[in-house]
Amino acid sequence: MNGSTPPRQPNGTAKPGGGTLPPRKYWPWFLLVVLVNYLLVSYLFPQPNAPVTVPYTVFREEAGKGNVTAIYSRGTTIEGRFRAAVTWPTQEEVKQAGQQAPRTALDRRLLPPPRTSVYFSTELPAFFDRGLEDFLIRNKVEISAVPIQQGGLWNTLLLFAPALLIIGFYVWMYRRMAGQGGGMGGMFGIGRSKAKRYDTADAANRVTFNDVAGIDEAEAELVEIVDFLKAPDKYTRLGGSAPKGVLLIGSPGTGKTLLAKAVAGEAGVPFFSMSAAEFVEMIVGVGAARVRDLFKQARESAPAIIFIDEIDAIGRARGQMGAIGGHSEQEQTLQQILTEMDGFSGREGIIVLAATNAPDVLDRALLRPGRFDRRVVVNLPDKTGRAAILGVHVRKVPLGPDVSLEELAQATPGFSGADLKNLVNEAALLAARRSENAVGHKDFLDALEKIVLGPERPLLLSADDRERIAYHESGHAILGLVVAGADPVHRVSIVPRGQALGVTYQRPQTDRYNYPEAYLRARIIGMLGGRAAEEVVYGTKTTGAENDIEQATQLARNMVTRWGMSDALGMVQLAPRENQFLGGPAGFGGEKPFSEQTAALIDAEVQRIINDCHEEAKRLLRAHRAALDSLVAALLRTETVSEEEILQATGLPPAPQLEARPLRG
Ligand SMILES: Nc1ncnc2c1ncn2[C@@H]1O[C@H](COP(=O)(O)OP(=O)(O)OP(=O)(O)O)[C@@H](O)[C@H]1O
Ligand SMILES: [Zn+2]
Repeated sequence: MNGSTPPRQPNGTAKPGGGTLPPRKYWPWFLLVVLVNYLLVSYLFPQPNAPVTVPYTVFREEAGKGNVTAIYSRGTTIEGRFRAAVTWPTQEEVKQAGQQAPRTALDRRLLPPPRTSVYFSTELPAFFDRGLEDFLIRNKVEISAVPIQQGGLWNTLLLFAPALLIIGFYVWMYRRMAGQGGGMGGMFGIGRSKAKRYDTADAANRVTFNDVAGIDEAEAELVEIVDFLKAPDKYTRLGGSAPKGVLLIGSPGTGKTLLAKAVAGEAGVPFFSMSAAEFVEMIVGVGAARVRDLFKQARESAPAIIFIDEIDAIGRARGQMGAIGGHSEQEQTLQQILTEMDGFSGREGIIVLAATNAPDVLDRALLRPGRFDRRVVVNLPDKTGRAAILGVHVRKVPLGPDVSLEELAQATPGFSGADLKNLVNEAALLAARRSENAVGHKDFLDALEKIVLGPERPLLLSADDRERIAYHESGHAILGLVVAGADPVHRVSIVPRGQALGVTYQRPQTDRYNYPEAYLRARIIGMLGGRAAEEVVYGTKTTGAENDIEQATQLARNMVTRWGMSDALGMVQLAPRENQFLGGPAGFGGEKPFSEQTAALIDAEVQRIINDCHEEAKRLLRAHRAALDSLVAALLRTETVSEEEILQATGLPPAPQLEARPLRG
C-alpha cells in the first residue's frame, strides 16, 4: 500500500438542498392502493346496470320478440336497452356447455358467468346483416344517435366513490403522521415544486462571501451579479440587458451551492433551491409543472435567486439521454426551463444559477445567449485557498497553540472545501473524545489519517506477517528517500487501516499541476518497492501488492496513452482525457481509435516501463539493505514512525527534488 495521493473524499456534508422524501418511491404504492380498492369495490358492489354482452343472434331474437326498446351503434358494436331484463347465458346454455364436456380450457372460457340486465351490448357479425334496419324499424326499436344512458355518471361515481374515500383517508392519515408540511406535500401537490426557500433576511441562515474562501476568482465573477440584484435599474437604465443565467462548473464539494447562497445573502434576496434530479418524475409532465411553479414562486418574490443543482441530470444533450424511460420527461422539463428563462425579461430581477460537474454533456440550447451564457469555473482550492477555507471552518472551534493551518493546507492537496470542512469536524470530534479543551495539531493529523486511509482496524497478525508487512512498507519508504524526485515520506505505519495492512504516507511538497516524466518514474518505482522488498528479503511473493500493481499500471498506461512518454508510440492520443471535474476517463465511446497492432504495442510499452521500474526498485533496495533492515526494526518496535524517526533510523537524507535545468551540449 502506498498512500502518496490522498483519495478525494466523497462530499460528506449534508446538502443544503436535500432533506425531502423522494416521492418517486411512493408511486407504486399509490397505484397499488387504487387498484386494490377498485377491485374490492367492484366485487362488493357489482354494478346493477352494467350491460350484459349477448351474441348477435340473441339480440335479433329479442328484437323480434319486441323486447328491444332502443339501440345505439358505434362501429360494429351495438348497445341498447331491453324492455324486460334478459339473462345470458341462460341456464340451459350453461347446462348444455357442461354436457358437451369442454375439450379444452379455451372452450370452457367461451361462456362468461350469467348476468342479468336491461342493458346489453353485442357485436355485429363481420358479414353485414342487410335487412337489419328495416327489421328494427318494424319491431319499433328506437335507433338512437346518442349513447344509451346506463345510469351514466352516477353509476361511475358510485363505483369510484368508496375508493376515493379510502384514498382520501390514507392521505389524511399520511399527512397527520408526516406532520406539518412534511412528506410528499400531499398527494395533490405533485406538480408543485418542492423548492426550498431560504430567506436571507434573518441573520441565522444568511450566508455571505465571508463564509466562502479559497475560490476568489469565482467569487469575483459573481460580485457583479450581487450588484445587479441590489440595484437592477442601474444596469438596465441604458437599455442593457441583465444576466439571466450563470452556470457554476466544478468538482463536487468545491462550494458551488455555497457560492449561490452567498450571492443571495450578499444581495439580501430570497434563494430558491432545487436539485434537478427532483424535477424528474415517473409521470410525464410533472417535472415541467414543477419548473413552472418554481419560477412562479420566485417571480412573486423578485428580486430572487433560483438555484438548480446538478443540472446535468436534466440538461443532458437531447439524444444523449439514455433510452430507458424518463426520456421525454427530461426533454419536457428542460424545455420548460428554457421557456421560463426566455420568458422573463431580465428586468424582473431573477437570476438563475445552476451547478454541474459535467459541463460537456449539457445541451447546447442551455448555453445559448440569454440562458446560461455565463460560466464560472469553481476550481479545487490551492494551498493558500485551503488554508483560507480551513480558517473559515475553524472560526467556531477552539484551537490549540500548536495548530498550523498552513501545514494542514500543505498536507491536503486535492481536498475540496467540503473535504476540509469534514476534516475540521473530524478533528473536533476526536479532540472531544479525548476530553481535550482545544483541538490540537495531533487531532488534525489523526483525523486526516483517518479520512485519507480509513479508521484503524484491530487485526491479530502473526509475528511473521508483521515482519513481512514491515519490509513491504519499508521498501516503499526507502525508495521514497533514495529515488530523486520522489515525494517526501511523512509517516510509515504497520497498523492495519481500512483495506490496508500497512501504510507509507508520502505527499508532495507543493501542489503539482505538471508532472515531469522523471517524477512519474520515481512514483512507479516507489509503488513497486513493497513487492520488491519482499522479493529481495524473502525471495517469495504475496498478494499484498495488488493495490500497488494496480496504481503503477494505471500510471504507466497514462504515460504511454495520454502523455506521449513512449518513444515507440510517440505523441499520439490513445486514451481520452479525464473528465476534469469528476476524475476518471471520459471514454471514447465504444470503438477504440487504433489498430490491434497499436493495442499490442501499448501493452508492450506499459510492461516495459513497469519491468524497468521493478528492476530498478530491487537494485536500489539491495544497495540499501542496511537502511531497509533498520527501518523495519524501528517499525516493529513502535508500529508507526514519523519523518524524523525515518531519517534517523535509516541514516539517509531526504530524496533530492527534481530541478528544471536546461540541457547542455
Ligand atoms: N470555498 C469554500 N469555502 C468555505 N467552505 C466551503 C467551500 N467550499 C465548500 N465549503 C463547505 O463545504 C460544504 C459543501 O459545499 P457545497 O455543497 O457548496 O459544494 P458543491 O460544489 O455545491 O457540491 P456538489 O457538487 O456536491 O453539490 C459547504 O456547505 C461549505 O461548508
Ligand atoms: Zn504496498
